[in-house]
Order: sequence, then C-alpha cells, then structure tokens
Amino acid sequence: MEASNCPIDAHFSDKISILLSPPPIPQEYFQELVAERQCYGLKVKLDGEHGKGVYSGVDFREDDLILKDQMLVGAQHSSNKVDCLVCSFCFRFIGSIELQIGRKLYFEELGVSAVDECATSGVMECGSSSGKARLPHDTIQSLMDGSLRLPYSENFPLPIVFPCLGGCKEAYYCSKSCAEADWESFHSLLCIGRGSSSPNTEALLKFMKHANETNDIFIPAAKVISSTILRYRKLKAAHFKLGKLDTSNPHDSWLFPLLLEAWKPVSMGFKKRWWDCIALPDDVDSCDEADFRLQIKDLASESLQLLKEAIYDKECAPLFSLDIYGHIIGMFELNNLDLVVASPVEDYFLYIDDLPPSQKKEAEKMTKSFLDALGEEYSVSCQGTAFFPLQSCMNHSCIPNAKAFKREEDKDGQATIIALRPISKEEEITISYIDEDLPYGERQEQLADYGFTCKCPRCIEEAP
Ligand SMILES: C[S@@+](CC[C@H](N)C(=O)[O-])C[C@H]1O[C@@H](n2cnc3c(N)ncnc32)[C@H](O)[C@@H]1O
Repeated sequence: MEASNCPIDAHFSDKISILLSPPPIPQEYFQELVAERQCYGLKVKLDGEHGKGVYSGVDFREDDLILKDQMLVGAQHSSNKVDCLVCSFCFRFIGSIELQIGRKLYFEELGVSAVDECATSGVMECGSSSGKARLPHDTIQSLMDGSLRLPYSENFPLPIVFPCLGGCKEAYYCSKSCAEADWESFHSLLCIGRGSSSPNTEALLKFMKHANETNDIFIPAAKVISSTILRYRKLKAAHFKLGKLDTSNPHDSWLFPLLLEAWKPVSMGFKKRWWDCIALPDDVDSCDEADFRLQIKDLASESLQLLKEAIYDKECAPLFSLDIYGHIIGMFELNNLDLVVASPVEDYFLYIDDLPPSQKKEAEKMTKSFLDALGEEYSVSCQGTAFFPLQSCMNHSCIPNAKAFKREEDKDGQATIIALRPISKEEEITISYIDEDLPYGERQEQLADYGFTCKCPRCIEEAP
C-alpha cells in the first residue's frame, strides 16, 4: 500500500527513500554502542538470511549477562500512568512507597483506572472499582503528602520526584540529570508547559489527547521525530560554530546530510509501514482486510497532522511525511521488547508478609487496609513501548540461547539479556519473541505478527 497523498510525501519522495533505505551496517556505530554498554562480547552482522543479527565475540556461560541495552526511545503506556509514577526518562519508580500507593488509590477514588494494563490503546476508563475496600479521602491524601508513613517503608527508598524543566505536570523525573537529558533529547519539543519549545502547545495537547483516545503508540513515534529534530539542530549548531556551514546561505545539500546523521540511530531499526505490517485482529474478516489497513493509515494520518501543527520544522520536513511516520510506528510493532519495570510496592508487601510473626502482626494493623483497598492488582509494573538499538538486532528462535530477564538490581527501563545456556564465540545470539512453550501452530501464528515463518531446527522438526 503506497504511503499517501500527503503533499510532503510527494514533494520529498527522493529524500524519504534515502531516509528509508536500509543502510549498510556501519561497524563504528555498533562498536560505539557496544563500548557504551560495555558488552564487549557482541557484534552486529548481516547474516544474509534474516537481515541483521547479533553474534557472540566471546564464550558466554549459562546465566552470564550478555547485554544491558539502553533504550533509544520509550514511553510508558498512557493507561499505566494511573498505576505507577515513574521517571519519564529512565522509568525508575519515584517518590515513595506511600506516594505510589496513595496516588493509585487517589485515581481510583476519582474513578479513573486503566482498562487493561496490557492494552496499547491507552484508553482510560471512568467508573467505580468494584469489590475493593474504600479508604477515607484524608488517609489517601496523607499518604500522598508524606504525612502518613507505612511501617518499614524506609527499607524501600525511592528517588525524590524532580519536576519537568518546562513546568508541565505530565513528566516527572528521578533526578536533575534525567530531567535535563529528557529535555535535551525529547521533551523540550513535546512539553505542554510554559517553557516548551513547541510553537503550538495547544496542538500538542490535541495530539496527546488523540493518541490517548486512539493508540498511544503515536507517543513514542512523536518522540522519535522530536529527538531527530533536536539532534539535527545540535549538529547544525556545532557545524556553524566550527565554521563548516555558511550561515548566510544555508544550503539543502549541506543540511540534508545533517538530517541523515541525526536520523542514523533510527535508520538502523528494522521497520515496515505500520498499516502494512500490523497483524489483522481476530475480529476482522479477511475480506475486510484492505478496509482495515486503510483505516489504520487514516488514523496515522490524523495523528501526524496534529503533530505537524505542534512541532513542524521546515528543515526537517521529510520527517513529517506519512511514509516516515508509518515506518516509525511499524518499527515499534516489529521490534519485540516491551518496556517493563517491576513495582517496588510488590517487594514492600512481600517484605511485610515475610516478617517474623509478631512484627508482621503489628505491621499489618496498618498495611492490611491499604492492601484491601488496592485489591488484587495491588502492584502494577510500569509498562510501555520501547526501542532498544542492540537488542532489536537480535533474531528470533524457538530454541533461543538467550532471553530478556529482569534481575533484582534492574530497577529501570533497560533491557537485560542473559545467556540461557553456554554460547560459543561466533554463535548467533537469539531470543524468543513469543512464549516458546506454545505448540508449533500457535507459535507460527504469533510470529506472523512479525512477518515471518520460523524455520529454526525445532520448527523444522515439528512442522506437520
Ligand atoms: C527485531 S528485528 C531483528 C533484526 C532484524 N533481522 C534486522 O535486520 O534488523 C525482527 C525482524 O527480523 C526478522 N527475523 C527475526 N528472526 C527471524 C527468524 N527466525 N526467521 C526469519 N526472520 C526473522 C523478521 O523480519 C522480523 O520482523
């Protein structure tokens, strides 16, 4: 399906095709990533069969840490925001155990709750949460303002909450450095506060509302565009400073290479257009497939229009083409690792449960009412969508030799990959994109979402 009749797509078609052509693997780029992450045993290579893949440069033993990958861009699901307060840059839980619990109960009191913690639509539901004990409003307030302390919560300290540099009430941080890094990398253009660099924060609000009401995958996509623009501006400023560009005559032939350079980290991501690669939902008949894909494309077009009104930069115009926007969203669809950070509230209640009987009895006099008010979902992990530049180069196998695994010490949104068995030097490192315990047919069905049929040795053996 062609991208669109969007004028930017037609006007910049040459540049868009350069931005979208898969680059040869720049070894220095991946070497830099490997060095930054200090995972020196890894190499990214083209194996010819499945595109890029990650290979081992050393021997790994079972349970060895292979990689701790930092995300290039990520966003917490909108629906998850009522359940946990996390740093908008590194996704670490912030505030205090009391604030986490009080905030969740406060939203429930208001009748706002996440419809489904796994849903990607980001839609929130209003209504009363049935079957849970209610706590007085003042008690919830005192949890949130810190005047009420829970027993032993000092054993679960969380970083204090840092506000957004632009003054919005949407983004909070675990530290000044995260607030500054987010501001410089993504948020200055997407902030709806008074200090925002967006020329039109009203349009930005409309964009956010549209994303929250339709599909919150548009938010990380907007972050990709914003970060590319901000990188481009930095590169341009550095070139001017070094006298490499003539300020009186900024020429396209000088500026486009800077845009390409700014786009480079995103260009490495495997991608296809969203409306071409998205799996057909079970409730859509195959004879309605063309209509369904057209609706998805129209939705992306609506979202892009709003984003364009909010942050358009004419020197970065090709980024606002529907083709590029569709490919960015498709990149999130096809790269399989979700953002997940476990909640410290779970650890807190488990700690209380494990106390010696007399201490437990005493502590529970206070904690029980909160646990009852929180109900079964007393602790919800932070969940979102993220793109990890190295992990996303790992191919799938139904008999993987590695897996993504959160350890006790992994308290933020990084992706941790661990060896499942000994891996020898030069072997490809594979992970499973799905639950590999499923039977053959179901595995293939789920892998169809990633656009391929698995032909790993196990699938070959189990194929009917
Ligand atoms: C997360 S990317 C993995 C890196 C990718 N090979 C690349 O070139 O960037 C996922 C895509 O890689 C390809 N892929 C991964 N594992 C595969 C496999 N076992 N068989 C065929 N294609 C695979 C599919 O096209 C899939 O959508």
